[in-house]
Amino acid sequence: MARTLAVMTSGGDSPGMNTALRALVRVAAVRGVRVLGVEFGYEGLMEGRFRELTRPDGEGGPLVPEPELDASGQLGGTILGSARSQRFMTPEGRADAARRLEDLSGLVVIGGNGSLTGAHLLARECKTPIVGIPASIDNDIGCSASAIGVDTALNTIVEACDRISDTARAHRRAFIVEVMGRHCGYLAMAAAVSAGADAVLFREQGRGEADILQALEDLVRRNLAEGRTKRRVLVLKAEGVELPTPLLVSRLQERLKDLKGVEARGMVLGHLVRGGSPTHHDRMIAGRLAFAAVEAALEGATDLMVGWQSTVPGGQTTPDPYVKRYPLEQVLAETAALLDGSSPVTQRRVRMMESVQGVLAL
Ligand SMILES: Nc1ncnc2c1ncn2[C@@H]1O[C@H](COP(=O)(O)OP(=O)(O)O)[C@@H](O)[C@H]1O
Ligand SMILES: O=P(O)(O)OC[C@H]1O[C@](O)(COP(=O)(O)O)[C@@H](O)[C@@H]1O
Repeated sequence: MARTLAVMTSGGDSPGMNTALRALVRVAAVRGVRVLGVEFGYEGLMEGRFRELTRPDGEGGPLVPEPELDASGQLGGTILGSARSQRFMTPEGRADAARRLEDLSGLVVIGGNGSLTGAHLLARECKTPIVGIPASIDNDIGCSASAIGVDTALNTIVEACDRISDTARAHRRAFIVEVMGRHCGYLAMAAAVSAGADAVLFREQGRGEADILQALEDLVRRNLAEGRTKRRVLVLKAEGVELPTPLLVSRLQERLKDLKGVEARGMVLGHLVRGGSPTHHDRMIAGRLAFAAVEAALEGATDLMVGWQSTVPGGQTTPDPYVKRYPLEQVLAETAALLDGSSPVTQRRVRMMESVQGVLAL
């Protein structure tokens, strides 16, 4: 009997999930492996919402991907749908999920750190091989230098900042642009560098409201005071900084009352940054990780994630020099360290941002 793999997308969607699906189904199909897509993440898995992603090409022909996968590989979002599921977090929910996997050769979970946490628990509670692929715009997943979607999100943010800068320069305005990343400031940090921002605010800095406001006031006064030639101030702010952007802007404006003609404005980019056609880089990562995930699952390897260009020690090499397999337990420990600041990766990011303070003027 032909082997069957299941695949799902879970948690916050990210551009490139569809590319990973397309690649995964192609790789499986050429190996004669049938693929079932699980609709709407763990919620769909518990309900047994499977759909065929492969079919025989004509009467008795070889297995090929369903036609919709081809064009959708270049689209953002996910054709399978995604979800956040409370019920899967209970042992009863996961037991339902495990029952749905009993006759399958493996499950590939494409998602962020929450989805990978769920995959780790499920892998321990069922016999079917479970393999994770990191996909999240936040770049908050351990053992992978980048997750699928990060590059596209950054390109969107930089383009948005460029556009905002056009109008900011026309009016000599200060703009505070908030980007997603509830626990991780990577998007704000990376975009600040490539958009030529004047400052960046992110949770990992651990700064209080008074400190932030004083620094922003100084920044605007220094740059936009009468007689100064600079025409815009751009500040990147990560969602994880507790002070809401509209409040930050109104408090800043209050402090700048005496500065004639100088205005501060805020812009929350929000979900805009999660959509859009994936970049080349995200498509390439998606393709190569999907390939490695199929290989791992078909070998019967389980409770692991395939990571991209990781510098984290350990992990198992694959024929692709940029891709390694890591046990999910290690991935989750690394992820926790990334978020609580104890990871050398986070410390390096924060150090780097501090070292460019002279350039980013805060
Ligand atoms: N600790 C956990 N135990 C079991 N399942 C979890 C756990 N954390 C997350 N999940 C599952 O993964 C889903 C997606 O996680 P979430 O954090 O929302 O998104 P992401 O995968 O993008 O980080 C959750 O809705 C839940 O079903
Ligand atoms: O779409 P939702 O449910 O509002 O979630 C928003 C969150 O999802 C993200 O876009 C992605 O986070 P996850 O990868 O953890 O799902 C965060 O940056 C953001 O805070």
